[in-house]
Amino acid sequence: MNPALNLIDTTLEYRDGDGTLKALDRVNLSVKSGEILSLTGPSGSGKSSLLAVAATLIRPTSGLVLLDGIDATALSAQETAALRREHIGIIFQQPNLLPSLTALEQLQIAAHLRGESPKKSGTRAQDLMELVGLAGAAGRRPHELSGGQRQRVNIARALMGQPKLLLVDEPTAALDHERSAAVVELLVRVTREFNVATLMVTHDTEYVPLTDAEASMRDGQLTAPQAMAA
Ligand SMILES: Nc1ncnc2c1ncn2[C@@H]1O[C@H](COP(=O)(O)OP(=O)(O)OP(=O)(O)O)[C@@H](O)[C@H]1O
Repeated sequence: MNPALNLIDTTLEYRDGDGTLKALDRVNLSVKSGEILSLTGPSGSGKSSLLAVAATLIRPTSGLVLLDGIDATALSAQETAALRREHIGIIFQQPNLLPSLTALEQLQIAAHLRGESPKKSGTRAQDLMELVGLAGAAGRRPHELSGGQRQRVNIARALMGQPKLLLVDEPTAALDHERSAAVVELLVRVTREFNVATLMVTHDTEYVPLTDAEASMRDGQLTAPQAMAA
């Protein structure tokens, strides 16, 4: 079976004055369904660039970006957007929830934008709220939720699209210790339950042992993932 995400010799160059800067330097990485991988590394090492390329938001200068075996770099912009919609859930550091909508509605609008009928998406939205431990808070608006709860809504919303790949950018950056651990534990759980492949950028090395493996970036180069000791 093809890995959900497979980067092959992926290089991303930015213009830097008269020269170029390699934000990604022949990166090779695969993430399989049901696996959660931590991506660590110092500031400026290329983590966000890797997520953006994996999300098909930026096209690499060279190399391949395979999603379930489909090479996104060979597709048109329209085809790429469709592939992204089908395959990828993105969880940013800041949940970016709509202030006037309840937690449940944040999920329903995500489904609506994908063209799903409210009837079909309603049950799934409710199930997801329960899964992330927010069944009792489904009617609350973002300002009535804690930071940890907002991040849970963010995770549930990303799952509404039934993605095969979850790309997560610093999910614990704005949270205290207890809530951070709970959010990473939730990501591990949804990775298993939904058999999704998860790639999580984090600077909190404390939570890395909760995940399956760690790959580290430095100057655009990626180390081979090291499995966590059981
Ligand atoms: N749009 C851009 N144009 C030019 N250079 C860029 C651009 N985006 C990123 N870079 C450069 O590419 C390199 C990698 O940046 P990137 O943001 O991917 O690193 P990072 O590891 O995510 O850093 P941080 O942890 O601070 O977010 C850095 O040297 C950065 O300055």
